[in-house]
Amino acid sequence: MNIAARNGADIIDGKAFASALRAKVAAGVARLTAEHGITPGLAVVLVGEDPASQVYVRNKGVQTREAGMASFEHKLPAETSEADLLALIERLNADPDVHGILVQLPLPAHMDADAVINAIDPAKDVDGFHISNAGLLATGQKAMVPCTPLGCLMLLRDRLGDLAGLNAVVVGRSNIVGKPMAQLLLGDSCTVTIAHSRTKDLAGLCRGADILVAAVGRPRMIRGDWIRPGATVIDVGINRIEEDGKTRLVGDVDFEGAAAVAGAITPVPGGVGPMTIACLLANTLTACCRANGWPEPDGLAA
Ligand SMILES: Nc1nc2c(c(=O)[nH]1)N[C@@H](CN(C=O)c1ccc(C(=O)N[C@@H](CCC(=O)O)C(=O)O)cc1)CN2
Ligand SMILES: [Mg+2]
Repeated sequence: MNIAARNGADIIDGKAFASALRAKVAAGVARLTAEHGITPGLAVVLVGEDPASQVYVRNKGVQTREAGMASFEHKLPAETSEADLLALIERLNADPDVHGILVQLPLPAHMDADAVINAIDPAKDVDGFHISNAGLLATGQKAMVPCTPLGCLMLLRDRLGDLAGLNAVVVGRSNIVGKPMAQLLLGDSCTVTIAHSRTKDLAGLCRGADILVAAVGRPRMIRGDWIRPGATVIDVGINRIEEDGKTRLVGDVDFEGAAAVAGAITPVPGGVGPMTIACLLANTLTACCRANGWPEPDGLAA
């Protein structure tokens, strides 16, 4: 890896990578349909009317259909009871046309998100959030892997090749990004540190990172002078801020400052974000292949 200081990082084009991944998924789906007469199906459940979630769910439906898969959308009112949601999940678990199930997060506050996620059949858990999949990933076994960290791993492997021995710092400890990201990097033989809001000398820790993954949900928290020259920076943050009278989307990394020091960096938007839905489609195809005992197309799973 190039660790010399340089002017201007390479920009990692997640949008283009995601588009190529979706094309690979579509080719795999076409082959399954031709060879076995099966169409993989993805059920997406949205509870309530969170505007961002509505956009993500709509995009999931569009991209699922574009890949040649069946999309089943279930939109429930915000006041739906947890019992009714669990009953829907039971039906989807039993439906042979549904190979993947996803409950869009966040859920309304009256619901126990862990109980809901753990009601999904782990083999259909294309978000990889079920405790069985978290445990399989943590023990190095074949799992359904959460989409955002899987997308980050794909971008890192594409950029850096073999990750073995690199120092990786993951800033953020959520169950859906930080923890699985750290497990995936460990699986690729990185030396991994998980940092968070209580970490002492966060800046100093980040300065030791060959790979820095920012997933804290705080706009531009990671400054340019926290970046090791030549490092690869993966920005998972999607923060809407008001600036100069406009709403802007910014990451957890100060892009301008970091791009002057890093070797490569993902932009926001157009970096990690598009990989999330592309990896969801990849996971749905993977789930369909595993459910039927068919070989999985290369390059879709971790
Ligand atoms: N059940 C789940 N809920 C949520 C997940 C998830 O993986 N599973 N992740 C996020 C939301 N999300 C998908 O659900 C998601 C977020 C962002 C993007 C994306 O393409 N972002 C674009 C910018 C889009 C914009 O303008 O807002 C980008 O970064 O370029 C896709 C999917 C939380 N919930
Ligand atoms: Mg809750």
